[in-house]
Amino acid sequence: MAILKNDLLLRTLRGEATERTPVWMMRQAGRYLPEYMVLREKYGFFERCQTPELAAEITIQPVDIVGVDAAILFSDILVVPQAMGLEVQLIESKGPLLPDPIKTTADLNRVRVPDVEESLGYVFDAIKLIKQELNGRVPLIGFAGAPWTLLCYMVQGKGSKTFDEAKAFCYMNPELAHSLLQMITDTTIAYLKAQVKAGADVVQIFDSWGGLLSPSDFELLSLQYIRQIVAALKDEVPTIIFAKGAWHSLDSMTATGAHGLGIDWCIKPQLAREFAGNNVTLQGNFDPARLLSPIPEIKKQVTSMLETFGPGKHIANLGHGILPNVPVDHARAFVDTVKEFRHTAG
Ligand SMILES: Cc1c2[nH]c(c1CCC(=O)O)Cc1[nH]c(c(CCC(=O)O)c1C)Cc1[nH]c(c(CCC(=O)O)c1C)Cc1[nH]c(c(C)c1CCC(=O)O)C2
Repeated sequence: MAILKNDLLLRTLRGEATERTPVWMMRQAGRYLPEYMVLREKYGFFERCQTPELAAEITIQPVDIVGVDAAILFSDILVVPQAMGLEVQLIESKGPLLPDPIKTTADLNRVRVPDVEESLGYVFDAIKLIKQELNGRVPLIGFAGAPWTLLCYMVQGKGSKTFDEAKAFCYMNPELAHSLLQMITDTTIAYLKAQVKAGADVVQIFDSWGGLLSPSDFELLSLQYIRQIVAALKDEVPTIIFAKGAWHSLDSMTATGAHGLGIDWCIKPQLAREFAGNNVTLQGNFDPARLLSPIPEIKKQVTSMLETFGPGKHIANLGHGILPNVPVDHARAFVDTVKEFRHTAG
């Protein structure tokens, strides 16, 4: 496999000093890119995920077009519930729909811990192809959803602001909930290990709905499972936990041994650093909607963000996924501002 020419992300995750801050954007492969929209017209969402040539092309688009320091695999967190036996649809402009969500013991009996090589082999084929085509330009980030966030969709059956049905399920049927969370965890460990074997250089765990839980429920329903995943992976590749809104548990997230922690824009970087301690890299935390500002304002705010984080142990990113209505030159301004910035010595 080609030697990495740009390993800023990996060195920053290992806590090493680098010449500048690395930058990528969550959901960087997607709808704000006209080149993505061309492929979206022609192929269905899961067809794009399941065809290695298409997944590879979409993964590499933001590297070519906006110049990010890392590629992230084009796929979705919901391919795991699919592989576990649930039907998952993506409805245009509405989001995910799981027509037969899990509500009862009988429903739980429909899901299984699959052989990932068999059911998700297309992901590993895509990773191998991406690594070939990247040819060492930048590292490749693999990913999976956190068990709690996947449970939210598997039980609620669709997107929600509160995921109250998923919560009710957990609070009314804790045994069922924990069996499901453990099955998702076991699948995810095998899935991420196979991503690494295929060539992923880093893995990120997306807990988009971790912040809906109280600190004690976050430990109970989310972090204890994330901890198992990090423990299984961290000696193979650097791991990043992004638990949106769960700033109250940054200390416990550091204690998992993860190399990086994602933070959103609702916490000051200094406070996140105090909570997380000095032995972990922080990733974030630009408000995605701020990319809708005029370019000079974006440059000013990105510079201020970089100054606030200070040198080292920081990966510049958004605090959540890029919005579909962001102009490409605004995304590029974000990336370029990070690449041009240098911390003043001392
Ligand atoms: C919650 C979640 C999902 N998927 C994901 C999360 C966690 C991150 C987050 O909170 O944003 C993760 C994800 N989804 C996608 C990626 C690809 C890699 C990347 O560019 O980051 C990643 C890392 C592609 C996608 N996944 C989806 C699209 C849009 C599909 C399209 O319209 O073409 C893409 C590019 C569809 C999807 N998939 C999901 C939703 C809610 C939706 C619809 C709404 C939306 O688009 O944001 C579930």
